[in-house]
Amino acid sequence: MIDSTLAEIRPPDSAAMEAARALHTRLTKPAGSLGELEALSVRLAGLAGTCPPPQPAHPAVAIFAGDHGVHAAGVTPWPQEVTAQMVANFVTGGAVVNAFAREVGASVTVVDVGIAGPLDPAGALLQRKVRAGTGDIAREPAMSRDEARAAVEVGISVAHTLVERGALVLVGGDMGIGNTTPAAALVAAFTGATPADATGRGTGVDDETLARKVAAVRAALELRRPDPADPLGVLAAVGGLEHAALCGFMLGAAARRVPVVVDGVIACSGALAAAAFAPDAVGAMVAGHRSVEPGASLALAHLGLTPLVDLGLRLGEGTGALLAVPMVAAAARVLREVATFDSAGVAKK
Ligand SMILES: O=C(O)c1ccc[n+]([C@@H]2O[C@H](COP(=O)([O-])O)[C@@H](O)[C@H]2O)c1
Ligand SMILES: Cc1cc2nc[nH]c2cc1C
Repeated sequence: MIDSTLAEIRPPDSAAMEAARALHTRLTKPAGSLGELEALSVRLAGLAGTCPPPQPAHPAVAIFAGDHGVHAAGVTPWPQEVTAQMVANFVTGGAVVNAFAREVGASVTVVDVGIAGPLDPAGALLQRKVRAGTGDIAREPAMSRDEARAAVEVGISVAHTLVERGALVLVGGDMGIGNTTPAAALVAAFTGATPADATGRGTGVDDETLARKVAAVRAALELRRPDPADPLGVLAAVGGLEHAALCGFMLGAAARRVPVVVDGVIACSGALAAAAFAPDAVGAMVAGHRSVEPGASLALAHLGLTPLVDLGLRLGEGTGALLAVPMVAAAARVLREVATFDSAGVAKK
């Protein structure tokens, strides 16, 4: 299923992008006055292959949850059970992601792709567990290639399901205590950044914990020496189940030519893997925000994406990306609704 998805991913439509650029010069505003939103609207037209592009309505956030063997290396102060407990919170609507989703009118889908413990949440949870947490990347591979493939395919199929249900813009979120450590390892593997540069404070860890994180990332990379040209191998060696699922989610969105808003460092690390599978998948990605986590900025620079929101967020769950959804919709709406100088009778300079 990965191969058939990759085969569907195409470059942006240059004629639609040219039409969007030309339309921008005729709309009743000084040329360039909408800054990054103009570039975004052109990208949306290129992705859809039409100008104006479809209005990115019915946003849908999918939160992929998993646990991490590297938790045993002391990389986070939070107990591993918080992953399952927060998933229960997502399902009952009590987390920040639920509040933000209600604010922007997004549906919320929670996916267990790799939680370690048992789960007993009330309500809607997609049970897609590939394995009960990863191996400790500081000592062993995170997972097998087959498991990495299965997790990527979970993400692809969730993206396709949400699009079939009518979503015209997707948001990928994550939950996983310890998951900023494999995210840093993925960023280092794909961008060539050093472990020290790619690793940050996650939930807000102290200096000793940060030093253990950097050591774990360094050990993982030295042990496995992942090849960035083999994204499945990188995900299996030093990644995480939710990172792999987010990679698939972005590939699935790109295959359906639907924009996917990228959240913080975990989503960004999945985006790097998706781009390694299919460089044209970047055409479907919109950088929702700039997470505080340094790996996020390294990843966005590597992908050539400019984040829409920069509020010092470092929560994950898809929260920063959800805040950007109205901006994505606004960018598309400009091409659809704004009058031209001719039609509105506004004089040109
Ligand atoms: O999205 C981000 O950039 C981000 C930055 C820091 C922390 N997080 C979230 O915090 C958790 C991982 O933090 P940690 O310190 O346990 O590695 C995980 O559930 C993430 O969703 C997320
Ligand atoms: C409480 C809590 C909520 C989160 N949401 C995403 N990551 C998280 C990590 C913690 C610790």
